[in-house]
Amino acid sequence: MDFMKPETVLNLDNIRQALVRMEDTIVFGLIERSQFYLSPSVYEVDKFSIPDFHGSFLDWALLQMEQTHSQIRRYEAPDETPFFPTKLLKSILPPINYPKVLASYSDEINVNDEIKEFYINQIVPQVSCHSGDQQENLGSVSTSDIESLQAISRRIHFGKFVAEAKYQSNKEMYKKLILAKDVAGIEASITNSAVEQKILERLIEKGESYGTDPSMKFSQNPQSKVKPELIAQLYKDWIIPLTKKVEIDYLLRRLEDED
Ligand SMILES: O=C(O)C(=O)C[C@]1(C(=O)O)C=C[C@@H](O)C=C1
Repeated sequence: MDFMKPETVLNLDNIRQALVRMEDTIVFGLIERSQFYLSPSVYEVDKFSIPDFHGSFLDWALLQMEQTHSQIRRYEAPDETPFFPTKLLKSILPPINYPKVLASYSDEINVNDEIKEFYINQIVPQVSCHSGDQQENLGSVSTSDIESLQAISRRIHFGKFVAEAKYQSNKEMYKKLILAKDVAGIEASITNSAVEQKILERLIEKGESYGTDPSMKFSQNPQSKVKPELIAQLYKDWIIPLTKKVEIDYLLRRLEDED
């Protein structure tokens, strides 16, 4: 996919290939996070006293990262969605004029608060290797969390491209569903159970091979660091449903924009 070439961005096969590649980043990210303790101190509000800041250490670290990355144009890219959209800084580099692919309101479709919530409350407790804190690793935990959160956010918000591609391929049907505010109908139209099933099966395979020391590949006792079934379950319960939510939220507003 090339964001300067809209025809490549709205091709559903290309979009799905990009989603498959993102699985690798997410699976590796979770395996990386699994070696660290749960580290509740990272998520506890005002655990550390940080001047002029109210929130968790993770929020503070993520905000610093987003402010720096906004200055190098990260959030101008249509496939990047910030966790703190109101606190970004002006880019030092000159703006890039990306061709318009998504609807004008697409930046307002942002489920990052929900992503952070399920990541902290569902994913971390299930993947981390040990309860409690390990003081010397709190910084590493936060960088690992930021990498996973950004990868998961990018994957879920890619639903905007999926939705736009589907809308373009069947405008008449979507216009009717949108005008009727038929959320169930929109959900049924964007759902492809065979694709979802394939994703879950592939994640089990990826979890098995990426979590295994390659030198132990043929041993009887592969040392998988995150249970592959758990990664598939997280996709089934959270990542795919939130991707669909992004698609539905995007489509429900699609007639605000002229074609
Ligand atoms: O590939 C699609 O068509 C999508 O809409 C993406 C996705 C997913 O999250 O991976 C979501 C809904 C579909 O049921 C299948 C897959």
